[in-house]
Amino acid sequence: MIRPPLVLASASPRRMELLARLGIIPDRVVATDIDETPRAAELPRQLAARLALAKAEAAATSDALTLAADTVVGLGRRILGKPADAAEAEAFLTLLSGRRHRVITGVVLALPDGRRLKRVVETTLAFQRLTGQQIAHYVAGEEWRGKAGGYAIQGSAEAFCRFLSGSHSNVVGLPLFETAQLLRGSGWLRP
Ligand SMILES: Cc1cn([C@H]2C[C@H](O)[C@@H](COP(=O)(O)OP(=O)(O)OP(=O)(O)O)O2)c(=O)[nH]c1=O
Repeated sequence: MIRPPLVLASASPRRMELLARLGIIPDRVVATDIDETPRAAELPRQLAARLALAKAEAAATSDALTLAADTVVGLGRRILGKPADAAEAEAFLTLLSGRRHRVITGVVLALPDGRRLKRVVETTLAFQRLTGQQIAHYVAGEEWRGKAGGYAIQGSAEAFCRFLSGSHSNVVGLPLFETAQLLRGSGWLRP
C-alpha cells in the first residue's frame, strides 16, 4: 500500500519532536495563521477542538493526511492561552499558583477523502503555591514564550507541579497515545 504524505499543520517544534518519538517525520510542515481568539462564553475544550479543526482545514489537501493540534490551559471555565507579554505570563502563573488546572489539546487528522478524525485530550495538573519571587524568576527565564498558560512542563516548571494525571505529552502539545490511535485508525500507521 502506498501511504499518502503526512502534513503537520503546526509551527511548534515540540509537536515535531513528539511525532519523532513515534518514528514519524512529516513529509511537510505547514504553519497556519488562524485567529485564536476565544468566542464569547466559549469553554476551554470547545476552543481547543475548534482551533485544531481550523488549523487542519487551513492546511488540508486531497492528496495528504493533515495533522493539527491546539493546546490551551483551562482554569475552571477560564481559558489561558499563550501570554502576550511578560506581565500576562506573570498574571497567568499567579492564577495557577496553588490550584488545579487542566491542559486540553484538540487533535484533528484530516484525511484525503474529506473525513476528519478528532480527539480532545485533558490532563489535570496541580501547581504548588508559588511565591512572587518564584514567579518573577520563572518569567525572567523566558520559557513561557509561546506556551499556553505561560509555562512549559518540559522545562523547569515541572518543579512547580506536584500532581499530574493523564498524558504528559498532551501538556507539551500532542498526546502521543491518542495521536497514534488516530493515525492507526486511518490506516496510515502500522502496526
Ligand atoms: C502548557 C504547555 C504548553 N506548551 C505549548 C504547546 C503548544 O505549542 C503551545 C500552545 O500553542 P498552540 O496554539 O497550541 O500551538 P503553537 O502556537 O505552538 O503552534 P501551531 O499553532 O503552529 O500549531 O504551548 C508547552 O510546550 N508546554 C506546556 O507545558
